[in-house]
Amino acid sequence: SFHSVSFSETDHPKVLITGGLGQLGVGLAKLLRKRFGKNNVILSDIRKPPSHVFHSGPFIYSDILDYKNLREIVVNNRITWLVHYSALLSAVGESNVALARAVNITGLHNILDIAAEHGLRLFVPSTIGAFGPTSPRNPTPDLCVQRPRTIYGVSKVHAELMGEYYHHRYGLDFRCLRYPGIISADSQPGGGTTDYAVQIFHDAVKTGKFECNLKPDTQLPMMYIDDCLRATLEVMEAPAEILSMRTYNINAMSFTPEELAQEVRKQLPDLQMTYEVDHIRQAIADSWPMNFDDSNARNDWGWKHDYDLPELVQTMFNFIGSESRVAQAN
Ligand SMILES: NC(=O)c1ccc[n+]([C@@H]2O[C@H](COP(=O)([O-])OP(=O)(O)OC[C@H]3O[C@@H](n4cnc5c(N)ncnc54)[C@H](O)[C@@H]3O)[C@@H](O)[C@H]2O)c1
Ligand SMILES: C[C@@H](O)[C@H](N)C(=O)O
Repeated sequence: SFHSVSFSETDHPKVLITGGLGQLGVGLAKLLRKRFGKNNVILSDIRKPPSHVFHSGPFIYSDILDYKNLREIVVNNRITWLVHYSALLSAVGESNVALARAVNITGLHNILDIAAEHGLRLFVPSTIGAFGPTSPRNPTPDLCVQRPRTIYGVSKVHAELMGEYYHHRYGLDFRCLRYPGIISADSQPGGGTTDYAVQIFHDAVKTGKFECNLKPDTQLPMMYIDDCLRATLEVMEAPAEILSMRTYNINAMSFTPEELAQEVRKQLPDLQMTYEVDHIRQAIADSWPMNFDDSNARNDWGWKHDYDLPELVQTMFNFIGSESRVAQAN
């Protein structure tokens, strides 16, 4: 029913997306622009946008470590919703802990203060990585032990707790979803443990081979990007009174590299899969949920995923296949 709400010109939110040039931001901007109008959604990042992104709607430079710059953007553009996507993901975070701590923790403090100061609705994604080896892994509920062993996970637990604290203490309209590993065809992941589940499609189409950096039986929760972005819009539009919590697990499917390869072979029977385990990524994956319990999201605000494994694989092949046909024709 959220989809049927229509906004008049004046009550459209004015949205700022930080870290918008990563795997998820461009797709989210597209979805939100369709809903709220092109000029009501501003993408920002510290990187230079590719020309198709630059020409598809407003883009500005924003470093979340620069508080004054953030405040100027929020004030000058009369921002009402902030989607905070900037982060260093799990694997890159482990290779640069100081930067991950600055971006994921100090940056988040700037975002919380700006959002509280200007009465913004704030979305911050968390992750399956906010759980650790002492959490129940199969399934992992919303409320349980959270002792992650990565700087990424620690920073995301911190974000969940700080957002909820600002909500209770200052009335900040903080909303948070714990995303599974997200799979997308037209954007590249930014250095996470679940990246293999995107790379397999590109390598399979290009070379017929894939070398996986996780063990064949490593089971992790995953989701197709369209489901993830729709969930984000839905929780942002949900009336506050139906949210019994401010941080929810969301899920779609769980699979292992071996199970993904089997599904891929239905499209490409000759796929050759080999394993060269990356011990850092494997240790991270072994400490994460295998299945995610998202019953609170389903009960409270009607979360429902559209893509299971077969639809995901079919959709990825349709997209990547059509891209490679266009590339060959050129
Ligand atoms: N992709 C996933 O599978 C996944 C799963 C769970 C949660 N999430 C969360 O969703 C969010 C978006 O993820 P993503 O996959 O698009 O990440 P990504 O790594 O692809 O992109 C992150 C972006 O943040 C930007 N950034 C880095 N430092 C910055 C700074 N100082 N100021 C402003 N921007 C800066 C980077 O340039 C990059 O474009 C992240 O918070 C991530 O933790 C993602
Ligand atoms: C799971 C998620 O947070 C991200 N894709 C990572 O692997 O780090």
